[in-house]
Amino acid sequence: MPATPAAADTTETTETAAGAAPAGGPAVPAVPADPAVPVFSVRGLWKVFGPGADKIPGSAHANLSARELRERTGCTAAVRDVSFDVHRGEVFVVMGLSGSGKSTLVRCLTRLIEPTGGTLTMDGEDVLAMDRAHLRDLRRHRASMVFQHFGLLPHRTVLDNIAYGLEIQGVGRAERRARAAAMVEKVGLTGMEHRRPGQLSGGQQQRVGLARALAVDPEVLLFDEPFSALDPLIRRDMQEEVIRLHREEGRTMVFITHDLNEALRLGDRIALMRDGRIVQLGTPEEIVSSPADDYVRDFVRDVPREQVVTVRNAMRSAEDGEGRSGETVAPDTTVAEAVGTVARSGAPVRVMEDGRCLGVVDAGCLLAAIAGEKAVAAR
Ligand SMILES: Nc1ncnc2c1ncn2[C@@H]1O[C@H](COP(=O)(O)OP(=O)(O)OP(=O)(O)O)[C@@H](O)[C@H]1O
Repeated sequence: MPATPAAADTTETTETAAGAAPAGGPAVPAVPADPAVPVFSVRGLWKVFGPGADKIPGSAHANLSARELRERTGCTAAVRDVSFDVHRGEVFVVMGLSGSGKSTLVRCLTRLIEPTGGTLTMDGEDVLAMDRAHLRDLRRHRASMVFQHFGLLPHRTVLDNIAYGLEIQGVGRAERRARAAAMVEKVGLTGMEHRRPGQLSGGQQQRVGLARALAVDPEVLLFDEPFSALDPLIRRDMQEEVIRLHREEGRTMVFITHDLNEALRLGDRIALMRDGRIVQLGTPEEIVSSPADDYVRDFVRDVPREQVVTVRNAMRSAEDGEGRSGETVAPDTTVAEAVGTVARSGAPVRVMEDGRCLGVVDAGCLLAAIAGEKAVAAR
């Protein structure tokens, strides 16, 4: 799907998440969000493109394959009956092959694309009931989008590009330049403030895009394949940057990618999409160690399991005093990380949580986990 939001759909607004509309609109509610309420809560969401789209959800056509639906109705169901929550502070990855519906789904979250059916809340507020002013406010202050093609303004300096979202919000010049300058440092662009985008590498341009999204201090950052145009080394750099920012700030992030390694590296949870549906939603470890079906199994076949599976899922029960002494590891230690400890200790290593021994791992357990076999029941 094109990376700029204006090209996709007649129902799509022309305003980007950074905000292309004139300043104004309602003030941001100052009430802090309740940590127990999901940032986004999505139930039975549909997006159908084509003639009579709104008649498809709930109809006899709803379960047709993509091809049959197109042939019989001329419609494409880009998102089909999707339900999930995005929890506060998590990195929620939407992954799937090209055309599986990732971009459409994420654009529905802020109604850059209008959903055809279902319900959608942000911080418990009904997004589908919001009027234009309220929606604009949501996109300017609460949910910033970072696109693959940066969307930078070519004649403005790095600093002014970063300050752009604040300008749209109506923030005064001195304050927005000060906030933009702080973001320059945060994303590692110090010394480049006065360059124009054309004088930057792709990775540096993406840092400007990231800084611009961060400058408005949104509650959630939405990334649409932001790094897919970057070469592998710079891409890795940018992934590290996102991980670092997330660690430092704990900001909620929704991240689209078609790259499994990127999804596994960044995601606290991953929603794996196929033909508009979520075929599995889980932690990287759940997806790799318990694929929901053959499609997912095929998807994760080449993943180095030892780097994803943790000892919590590789351990066995402690026997005959094994739980009382010896080396220890935490339950979220990966199998790869535990190999050294097990090799050094020459004895089963205890998996400890809050002073309690949950089980033990030895060489056999670790090898079984790498081979994809289930651990012997522990605890
Ligand atoms: N404006 C539109 N009109 C008709 N069909 C559309 C439109 N936008 C997207 N689609 C279709 O919806 C489906 C999902 O598209 P979408 O762009 O969401 O997938 P994606 O997983 O993000 O793909 P990619 O990784 O290639 O960007 C595709 O079949 C696409 O052709």
